[in-house]
Amino acid sequence: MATKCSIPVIDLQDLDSPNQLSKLISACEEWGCFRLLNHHEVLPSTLMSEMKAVVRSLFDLPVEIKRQNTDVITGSGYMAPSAKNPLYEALGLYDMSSPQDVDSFCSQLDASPHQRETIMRYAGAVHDLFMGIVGKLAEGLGAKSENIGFENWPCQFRINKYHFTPESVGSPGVQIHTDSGFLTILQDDEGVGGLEVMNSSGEFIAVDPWPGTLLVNLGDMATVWSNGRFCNVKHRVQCKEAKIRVSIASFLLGPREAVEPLPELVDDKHPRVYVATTYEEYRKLRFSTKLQAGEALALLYTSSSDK
Ligand SMILES: O=C(O)CCC(=O)C(=O)O
Ligand SMILES: [Fe+2]
Repeated sequence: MATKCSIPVIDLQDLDSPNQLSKLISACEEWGCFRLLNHHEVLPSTLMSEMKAVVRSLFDLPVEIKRQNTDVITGSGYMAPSAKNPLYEALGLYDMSSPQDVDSFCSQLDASPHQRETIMRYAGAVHDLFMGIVGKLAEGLGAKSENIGFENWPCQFRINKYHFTPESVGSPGVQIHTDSGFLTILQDDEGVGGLEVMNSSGEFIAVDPWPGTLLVNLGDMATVWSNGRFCNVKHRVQCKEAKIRVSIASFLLGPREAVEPLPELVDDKHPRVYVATTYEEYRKLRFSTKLQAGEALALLYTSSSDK
């Protein structure tokens, strides 16, 4: 049973104030997630609703069409409901910051001009939002963001549909995991809950729907980059009610080259915790070890790290 208590709330428009910026950093350290409000200058709520309507219509396509959405990297394309995960279905693409990738995703699904245009606009807006948030994370940690090159990091995109039924109430829609990348922007369902995040005491906290806002999660790469300061939030989706649930997840994965702890965060008091890795190597490590809830990070400890 998830405990009732709220996750931190961050106001994007107020992030120029030192108070809100330190609230952002605390949210990342203590929770590894937060609700984001007032992002409408970058990602308006009209675009969010239009995109949700497009996403619902993509899931209504015949299965032969959905199967054309093939993987670019493992798990990036269509995932039909399976024996292991009978309630869950997903479509996606590897890099929404690449217009060619977005274009081929749309072509695979025979998208109409309206669908294509909405997906393109959404991809652009989410990318801009990522850049705004990571810039603030770097600033809040005292890092020089201009040297980091976030704008070239690939952004995976996945839309999720949960076929919840009366029989499935109480069973998992998605098992406990952390996101392997750096940052996730989740447009959750407007009315159907089920997402739960783990707090620092190891309790699951229900993330109730809050239409017109977004949920931001930090993943394993953010923990490496922050030298262990940022929490990679563990989360899962549980079936709470017999209704279809639809969410849109965008993942800023990490640099194409090596990711390693920010030099600004390593000193005598804070020895370096992780060796350098690339996101691709780390993703393979998670797959091969089947460690999906952040445990694979322990395989990146430096020899001197006793964490
Ligand atoms: O559907 C959700 O609310 C969460 C999905 C999720 O955790 C993921 O796609 O990694
Ligand atoms: Fe996730």
